Amino acid sequence: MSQPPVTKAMSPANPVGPAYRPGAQKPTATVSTAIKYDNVHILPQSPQLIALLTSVRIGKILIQRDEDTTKPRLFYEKLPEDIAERWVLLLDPMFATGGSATMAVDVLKSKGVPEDRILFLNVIASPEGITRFADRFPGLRVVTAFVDQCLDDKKYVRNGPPEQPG
Ligand SMILES: O=P(O)(O)OC[C@H]1O[C@H](OP(=O)(O)OP(=O)(O)O)[C@H](O)[C@@H]1O
Ligand SMILES: O=c1cc[nH]c(=O)[nH]1
Repeated sequence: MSQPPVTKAMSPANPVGPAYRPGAQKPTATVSTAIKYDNVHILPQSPQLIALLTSVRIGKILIQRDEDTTKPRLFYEKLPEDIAERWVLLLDPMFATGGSATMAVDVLKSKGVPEDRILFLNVIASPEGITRFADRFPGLRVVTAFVDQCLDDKKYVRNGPPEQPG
């Protein structure tokens, strides 16, 4: 399979996408329930596309960041048996210290997934997390929507979603 069209986010000095400016931008999305068919592009239903979509497998890794130490703890993982032969999209909306994502990538690598076949898809990243990740996994690509200014005093991304109870 050829390389997917993604860009490397390798350094906080050269982030991909707009840097987050508090007060100036908020990461919002609007999803309309009223579909205007004129604007919908239906992909051709080629056998190749259907085969691609139905071949996707979902794996799970449960990692929780300890709120006091900020260190991640691995609780559970269940991954496709043939994961070493696949491209992996690693999904987590928040990328703060990078500890949780690093642990997840270590799990994937321990299953034989090469670094350059992992794409980490993320919503808000900290410069600290990106730097740490890029040093440790130079072959791995990160695709993010926002690069925050810096971590706060709890080592949280500053503009993350409000904390949920529970
Ligand atoms: O880059 P890090 O410093 O490791 O922090 C980022 C992690 O923290 C958040 O999860 P958290 O463990 O807080 O779980 P929860 O919010 O789903 O309870 C987030 O979803 C990441 O997994
Ligand atoms: O930035 C972070 C990291 C962990 N948990 C959060 O709620 N925010």
